[in-house]
Amino acid sequence: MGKKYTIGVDYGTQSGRAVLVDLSNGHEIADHVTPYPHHVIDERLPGSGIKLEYDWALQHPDDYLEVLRTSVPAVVRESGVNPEDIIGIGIDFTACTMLPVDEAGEPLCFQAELADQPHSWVKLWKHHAAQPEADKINRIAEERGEAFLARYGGKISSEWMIAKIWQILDEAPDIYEKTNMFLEATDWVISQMTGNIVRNSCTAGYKAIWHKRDGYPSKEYFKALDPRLEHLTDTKLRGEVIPLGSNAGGLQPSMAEMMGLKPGIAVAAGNVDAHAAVPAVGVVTPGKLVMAMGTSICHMVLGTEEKEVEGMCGVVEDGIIPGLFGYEAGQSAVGDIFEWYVEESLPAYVKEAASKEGLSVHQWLEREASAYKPGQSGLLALDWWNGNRSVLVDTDLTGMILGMTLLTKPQEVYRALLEATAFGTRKIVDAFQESGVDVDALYACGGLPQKNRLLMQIYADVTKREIFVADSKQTPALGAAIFAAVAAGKEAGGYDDVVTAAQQMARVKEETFKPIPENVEVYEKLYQEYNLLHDYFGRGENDVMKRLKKIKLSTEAELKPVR
Ligand SMILES: Nc1ncnc2c1ncn2[C@@H]1O[C@H](COP(=O)(O)OP(=O)(O)O)[C@@H](O)[C@H]1O
Ligand SMILES: O=C(CO)[C@@H](O)[C@@H](O)COP(=O)(O)O
Repeated sequence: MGKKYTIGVDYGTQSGRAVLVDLSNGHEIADHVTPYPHHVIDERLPGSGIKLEYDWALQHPDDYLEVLRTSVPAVVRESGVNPEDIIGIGIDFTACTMLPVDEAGEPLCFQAELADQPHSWVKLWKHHAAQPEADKINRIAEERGEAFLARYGGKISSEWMIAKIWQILDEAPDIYEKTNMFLEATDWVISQMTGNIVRNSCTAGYKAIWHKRDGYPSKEYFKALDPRLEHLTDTKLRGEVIPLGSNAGGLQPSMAEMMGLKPGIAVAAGNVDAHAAVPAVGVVTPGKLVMAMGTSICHMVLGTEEKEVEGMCGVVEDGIIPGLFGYEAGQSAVGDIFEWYVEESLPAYVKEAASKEGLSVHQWLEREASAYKPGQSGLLALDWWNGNRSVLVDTDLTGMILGMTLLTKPQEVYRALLEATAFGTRKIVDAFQESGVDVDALYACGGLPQKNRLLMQIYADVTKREIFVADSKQTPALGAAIFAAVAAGKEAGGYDDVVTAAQQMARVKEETFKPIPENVEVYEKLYQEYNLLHDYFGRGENDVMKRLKKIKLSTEAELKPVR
């Protein structure tokens, strides 16, 4: 059998990327990025121009198909590989990114008469407007002593499936009624490729409170939330849940023609971006925490037992690598905070200086900030620009910078923001370690490790652990290609299991980031201060952030009153 290939498609927050991968060694032969034509929809609906409320974030489902129409043919063309030798395709997605579909499996927002209704669109993972529903989900689960809560660090996030569905029911009962099924976007795209609607065990487990042995929470629990939700899991959340690496069905001829692929090739079950990255950096055993570092960070680590970890996003058996418990935690904004600073808060002279030197603003700030020692700026920040996902699980928390003076420089603020995100990661590492889930080393992938060396050194110093960096430009997409190779199977030229596939196809760079002892010492002191602020503002001692948000919402006349 000659060389065989698979395609992995990574659906990020702002764009989708396809890679064509050689199965013998994991080399990415070609890659192509398609920015989403409609971007993140957080102000007005496309077409109708309807204004969205605060904390909303939507996407356009056709943007996902555009990635298949554009990026897949592009990688086939660019690689020169014969489509006969491409034996499978896999995807990974942001999550929980979900949408309501009709009987034909079509998004409700595609129906002209529903297109002006915000709730008919795709809710992106960072849609945070379902916090009131999430609060009730948690309160009622606690009151009833629901065992599932412990598997989600004690709290279900407003980013996840049930809160988003309940928000639709609360605010647009007609859309809820018209919905045949609520799907993760990753499962919807797979259904478009195969003609079958199946749910993948990863998003079902992490985002929709599904358990391999117990299934979904009981009908009584859903009834206690809202009587109209009693039969949700048998109706609008129904459908077979299939394990990662399964073949979700053969590629339909019309889709094969659109993408320039062979009809009938294996289409792997959908997956989550961060989770797909784990085997793609070669992590298939416990003790190695993988950080998918981009606009946000997802932290994944494997274990042999189910442990309770405060504020983790979830622990799911087989949720990342079959045979192991996959743990996930996360920070909802990391690169997004740096982008906010660069776009919204930087003096013009920095932009001019950077452009004079032919550097990006980030590069200029990184160089200038590198000249400082840990602690030298006198600044300390809380990294909650997009709420706190772990360990506090509270999207109503906000960001903060402490220690500013008239002499504070932009590069000092930039460095303080990098450090704040590192402290957030340290908090997560500590939470795992203290609960008996070992974290011996860190593995980094995503856009940030390639872009900012200072950031990576700070993470090593703050977490006191060596960091290995993915040697792949598109790690989640490589992961999706690995799962596609498993879905295709050995007989077709792929692999029988994820561990073998990862051993052949994954790699990290030789150079690593190691903690520098003198930096570690100062950062340990700063981290203790961060911890004090974290608990003071985040654990209820001073709810000023929440009060400010309430005042803000109540003053915005065109918004509904706070629920
Ligand atoms: N040199 C840099 N240093 C730090 N952050 C950067 C730099 N360049 C870009 N970013 C941030 O990286 C983020 C994009 O990360 P990336 O991994 O490419 O995307 P995504 O999260 O969508 O997969 C943006 O939020 C941007 O602000
Ligand atoms: O929440 C998850 C995974 O559980 C991510 O999809 C979400 O944070 C988005 O990740 P990106 O920042 O787009 O890489």
